[in-house]
Amino acid sequence: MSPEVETEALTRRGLMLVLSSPSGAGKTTISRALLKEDDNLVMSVSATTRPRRPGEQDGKDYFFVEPVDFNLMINRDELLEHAKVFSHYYGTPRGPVEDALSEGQDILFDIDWQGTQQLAHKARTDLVSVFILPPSTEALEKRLKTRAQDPAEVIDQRMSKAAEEISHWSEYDYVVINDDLDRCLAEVKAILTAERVRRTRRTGLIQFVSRLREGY
Ligand SMILES: Nc1ncnc2c1ncn2[C@@H]1O[C@H](COP(=O)(O)OP(=O)(O)OP(=O)(O)O)[C@@H](O)[C@H]1O
Ligand SMILES: Nc1nc2c(ncn2[C@@H]2O[C@H](COP(=O)(O)O)[C@@H](O)[C@H]2O)c(=O)[nH]1
Repeated sequence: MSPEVETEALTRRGLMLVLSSPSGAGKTTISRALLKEDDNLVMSVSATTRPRRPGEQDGKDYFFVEPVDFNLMINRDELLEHAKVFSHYYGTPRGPVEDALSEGQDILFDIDWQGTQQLAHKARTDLVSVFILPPSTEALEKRLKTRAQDPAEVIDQRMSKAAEEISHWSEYDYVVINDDLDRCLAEVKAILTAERVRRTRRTGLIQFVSRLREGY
């Protein structure tokens, strides 16, 4: 950083980067790649009542909870949004999101259209929503099968819900097609870079600009 640029000019509120897609289009893959390369991005770890997949870690991939505990979280207003997806409940714990935003840290969500609508209702100015489309129905099914983490009936259920999830594409700020993963990643990174310098998030600019003007 140039010593002439006061650090106050760089302060800003964090943003909520939401990725949604039909199951298997690549949200988890894209999220992992983004988090690996970006120190100012943290993942929102959801609570869910769905069973743990092989290799998934409690507290890292999800907080795996019983339905009774999920209901308690709702009743205590501990979830920023929640929804029933593919017969299970999923929700975003509120505390880590509020802390990240106020500390100027960006937070990444892998949530469905219902959750995105709730976030848009509660915090539109903090939200940047991206819908990920698969290149084709065949590619989507192949990805779900190749991932090999769900039984055949679960894959069928997810494929049968894909059209419904896709029908919400036009509610999103950006739409990216995950055909070539590197190109898709580059597009999501470009969105994040541009949204970080959006004027309305840059709380430090007011003082910086007024000091700059005093100098003329
Ligand atoms: N561009 C791509 N080309 C080929 N395969 C891909 C691509 N992106 C992701 N995949 C593969 O597709 C499978 C599904 O990806 P992933 O688990 O990231 O999807 P998801 O959207 O997070 O699914 P879910 O909503 O079910 O959690 C994985 O095996 C992943 O490696
Ligand atoms: N509304 C919310 N949707 C969520 C949340 N966490 C995950 N999800 C979505 O659920 C499906 C299935 O996920 P999977 O891990 O079982 O494959 C997928 O579309 C996720 O985006 C959440 O907290 N809220």
